[in-house]
Amino acid sequence: MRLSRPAAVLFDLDGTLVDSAPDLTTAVNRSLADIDRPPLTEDQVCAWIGNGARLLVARALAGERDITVEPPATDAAVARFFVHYHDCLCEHSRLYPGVLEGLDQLRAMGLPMGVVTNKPAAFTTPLMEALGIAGYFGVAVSGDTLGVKKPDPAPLIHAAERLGVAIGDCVYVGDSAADRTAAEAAGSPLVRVPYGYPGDDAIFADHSAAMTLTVDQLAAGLATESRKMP
Ligand SMILES: O=C(O)COP(=O)(O)O
Repeated sequence: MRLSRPAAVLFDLDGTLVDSAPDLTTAVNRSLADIDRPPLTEDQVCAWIGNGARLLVARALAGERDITVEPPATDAAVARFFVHYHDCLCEHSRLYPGVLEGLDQLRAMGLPMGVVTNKPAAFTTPLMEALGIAGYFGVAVSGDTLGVKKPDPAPLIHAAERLGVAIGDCVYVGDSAADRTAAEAAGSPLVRVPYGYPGDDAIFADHSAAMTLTVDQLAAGLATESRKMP
C-alpha cells in the first residue's frame, strides 16, 4: 500500500489514540470485587478490549476471550462497570506517543478527521475531552451510536457520510481484528499502529494487508506525499 492523501482520516480510540487499559482494568476489577471475584491483571484485560464494554465485562466474568454464551451475571456486572468506569475514566489513560503531534499535522494539512470506536458513547467524548483531543474530530461514532459495532463496517461508513466523504477515500487507523475486518468490509485502507490491544487473534499475520505506522509517522508520510503532488 502506498501513502496518498485521503479524503479523511478515521481513527479507532482505545489502543490507537489512547492507552486506556489501566482505567479499564480498574473499572473491570471494581466490578468483579462487587461480586467477590478476584482481580484480573492488566495484560488479561488488554487481551479482551476492542469489542465494546459488554463483551469486555462478559469476557472478564468468563475468564476467557471466546465465549459463546454470556455468563448470567453479565447484565448486573455491565451496570456496575458503567458506574466504576465513569469514576476512573481518565485517571491513568494517556495519549500514545506521537498522537498529538500527528493530529496537529493532519489538521494543519486540512484533513477532516473522525473517531470510530466500540466504546460506549457515554465515555467516548468525555475521555477525548479529558485528554484534549475532542476538538480535532468532525465526528465520533461509538459502539452504541448505531445498532451495530465493528467488525461491522456500518460505523465506518456512517462516519465517512457524516464527514461528507466516501469511505473508500478514507484511511482507517486501528490496532485490532475488529478494526481490520471493519475496514476491509467498508473498503477503506487500514493503517495499523505498532502498539495497542490486538487481542489474541493472529490478525496481522498477513503483514502486507496493512501499513504499520504511528500517528505522527502517518502524518509525516502524508505531508511528504502531498508536497510531491504537482
Ligand atoms: O471495546 C472498546 O470498548 C474499545 O474499543 P475501540 O478499540 O474500538 O476504541
